Amino acid sequence: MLKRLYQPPLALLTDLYQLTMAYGYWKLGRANQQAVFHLFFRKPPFKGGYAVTAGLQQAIDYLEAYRFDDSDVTYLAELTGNDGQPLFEKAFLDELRDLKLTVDVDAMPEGTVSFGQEPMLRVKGPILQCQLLETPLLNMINFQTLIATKASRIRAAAGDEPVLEFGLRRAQGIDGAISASRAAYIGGCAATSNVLAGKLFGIPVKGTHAHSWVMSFDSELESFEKYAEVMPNNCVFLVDTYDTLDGVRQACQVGKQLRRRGQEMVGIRLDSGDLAYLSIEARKILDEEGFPNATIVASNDLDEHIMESLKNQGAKIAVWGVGTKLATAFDQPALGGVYKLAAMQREDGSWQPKVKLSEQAIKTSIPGMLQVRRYQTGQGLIGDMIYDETRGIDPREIIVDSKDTTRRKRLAEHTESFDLLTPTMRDGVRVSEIEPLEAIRARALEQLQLVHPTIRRFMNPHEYPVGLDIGLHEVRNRMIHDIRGSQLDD
Ligand SMILES: Nc1ncnc2c1ncn2[C@@H]1O[C@H](COP(=O)(O)OP(=O)(O)OP(=O)(O)O)[C@@H](O)[C@H]1O
Ligand SMILES: O=P(O)(O)OC[C@H]1O[C@H](OP(=O)(O)OP(=O)(O)O)[C@H](O)[C@@H]1O
Ligand SMILES: O=C(O)c1cccnc1
Repeated sequence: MLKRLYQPPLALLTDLYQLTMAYGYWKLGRANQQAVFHLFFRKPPFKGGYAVTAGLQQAIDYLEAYRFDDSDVTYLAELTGNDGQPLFEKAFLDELRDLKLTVDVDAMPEGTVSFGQEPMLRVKGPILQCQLLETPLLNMINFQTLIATKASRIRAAAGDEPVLEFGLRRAQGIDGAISASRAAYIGGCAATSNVLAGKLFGIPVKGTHAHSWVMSFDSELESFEKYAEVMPNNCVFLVDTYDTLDGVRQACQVGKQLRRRGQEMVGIRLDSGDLAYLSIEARKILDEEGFPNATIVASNDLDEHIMESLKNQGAKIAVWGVGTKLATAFDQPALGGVYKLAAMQREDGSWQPKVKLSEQAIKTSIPGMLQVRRYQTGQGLIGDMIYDETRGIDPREIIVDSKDTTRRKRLAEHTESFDLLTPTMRDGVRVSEIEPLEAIRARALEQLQLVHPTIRRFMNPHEYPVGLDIGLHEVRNRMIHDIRGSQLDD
């Protein structure tokens, strides 16, 4: 069922300019020239120090089903240019209709903790195909990575207490909500209120009740009693419809009735007011009334910063319901992931690295067929090296910061190291296992533990060492000098 969401013919889910370039490559007889593109972000989101990768599963589902059907081709045949003539020749459109992807994809498994500049995904194949895939791959991976990262921050603020994702009603449309629920679970949420996401992905679903339930009865007490009658095994009473602390007392009254019938009230939910004060006072009432195990759930425009502050204020919140600010990544609604050409194959089969210059150092691209080697000890991550697989790692095993080349780090003494980009598709066919969501979530949690707390902190985090293999750095420098030098010669 999940697959069906991403597997109708969705090849037109791309920007028109990908098709104009694809047409150009075809027209010039270059469509099948082999190319390498990398998908990466430059800076982690939320002014943070890391990201949690997500979205690969849907991206591969999409690629597996990639095709232009008759209606797509008919639509493209109707597009015209300035002169009213068709944009695309029929022979090109016929090729699109017959197109079967033959790309190789290497990617970081979902749930991998990733950092700026390093490829999360690499696509190798005919340039026409690689180009067409830029937009949909960015669409799927940017968003889920953003939400998984946000969720990991919110989970970090909650500490050991569970976070329930409540974002469906405020998320960006249907897929925005479904993808957000999935990514939020990868990032560490314990459950979602989104029942479809529960069914599609096997995410635990949880829910309380709304103010409308309370308001639909003549009194709050009656509403709790009736809820206890119909839902005796899931009683979290929303106590703030009229007077919060009165509401807590009424919940206790109904909790006692429930107990006499052999059931236990799960807890209460606070959804307004000063959540620190009210949770402390509510805790006192619950304890005094004989409900020390009753849980206090809190919701109301929470995010990691408010949660951190509430904890510092000694709030007695045991479960956090977080919706809008999680599912919409409220403070940074887009991850600026990009997809850049980095190498082209020559006629003799060798690879020619390609670089794009920029006035902004961070935007000068990294050429080559890139791989990421992670160095770590049992205690934690030490640094990531971006290297060119066709050249291998320079024996000096030094990384050079691409933004400030005077910053270098020797990684050789750290013996545990492994490549992060793993074979995912070969010749257009999935070669990696479809991972259970639980395994992906566990990877994220485990890897986050290996990231130094100074890199995970919300405020001005330490920068994790990511650099270019010194050999790659030297090649890149020469390429930049050659281009800049030839500009001077002109
Ligand atoms: N003790 C606290 N410290 C910091 N932030 C808090 C505290 N208590 C609540 N908040 C947060 O402050 C904001 C309160 O917003 P607001 O004043 O609109 O809530 P409210 O009084 O409950 O009103 P509404 O009924 O419109 O939600 C929410 O984001 C909430 O999570
Ligand atoms: O605050 P969020 O993090 O988005 O969590 C979800 C919110 O959705 C519900 O509110 P509702 O839709 O009834 O709106 P309201 O609380 O603003 O009245 C619930 O009571 C939460 O407050
Ligand atoms: O179950 C809840 O309490 C819930 C679900 C969605 C949004 N707000 C609250």
